Amino acid sequence: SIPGSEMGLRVFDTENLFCPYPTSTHIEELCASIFRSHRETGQYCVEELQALRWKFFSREEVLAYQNKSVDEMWQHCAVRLTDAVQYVVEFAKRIPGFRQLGQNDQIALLKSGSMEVVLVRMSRIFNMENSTVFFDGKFAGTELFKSLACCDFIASVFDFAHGLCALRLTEQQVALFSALVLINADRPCLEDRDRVLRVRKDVELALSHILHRDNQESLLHKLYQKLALLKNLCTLHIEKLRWFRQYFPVTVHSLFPPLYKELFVSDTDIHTMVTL
Ligand SMILES: CNS(=O)(=O)c1ccc(CNC(=O)c2cnc(OC)c3c2cnn3-c2ccc(F)cc2)cc1
Repeated sequence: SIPGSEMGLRVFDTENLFCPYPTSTHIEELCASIFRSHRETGQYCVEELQALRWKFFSREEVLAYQNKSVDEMWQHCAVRLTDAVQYVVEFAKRIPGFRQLGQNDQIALLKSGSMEVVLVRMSRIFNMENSTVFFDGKFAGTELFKSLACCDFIASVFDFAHGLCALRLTEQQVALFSALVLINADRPCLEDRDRVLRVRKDVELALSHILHRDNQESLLHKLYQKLALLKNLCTLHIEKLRWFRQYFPVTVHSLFPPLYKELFVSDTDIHTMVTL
């Protein structure tokens, strides 16, 4: 029986008190944990990126990229994109509640959300003064990607990065927005939608908590508007990949990273991610 109940006084053992709603300490712990996961899984910290802002590609280096064949440049970018996605997979695994989801749901969320989080993170490596993005160790403009033959997609990627960069999000806001992008109960092929929704609700509370603390609640609807842009960008990425794969099936099959194929090439079965 509960101690103290014999005197008619019911003293709750607070350690075991089940609380049906997340307490503020639970949300604050969630904010801190997601921020830590983001910091631990960024390829570069903000200071390093600041120090690299003066590093540009020379005319000759840009020409070297532009002289690559379409399939060579696609393969090069697929490798770079997979590098960035790997860090996002690691970030996801460290979000409280993500590892408790079913394996298939974790994979479904990463298949549909990892590219979106890479695009959110691109706002950290974007230089608004000259519209360049950090790629392959230096800052590059859209012209560097010309040989991909996807100028509209690249232009949209840069526009999105520019728009998100303009919101001047703090690292903690980027971290929570990234978690919000990933933990989406509306994604296709989810087996236990309710469980994803419970984690999502906590992440939404955490983001609102942070924006309220930063006195920037006005950012919330702007961030939700970005979610629709992200979805369109990822649809465009898959369309371009389908177009490319029609002309270079062997390159995709034999030279693209396995993780890239599992995530973005629909009929590939999942192996790499399970081990990740
Ligand atoms: C994740 N941590 S981080 O610190 O934010 C961080 C993140 C990334 C990088 C290094 N940059 C990239 O990986 C990168 C930059 N820009 C790109 O495109 C503009 C990239 C990148 C990787 N793939 N793509 C790409 C995607 C689609 C496409 F059609 C062509 C290229 C450094 C640091």
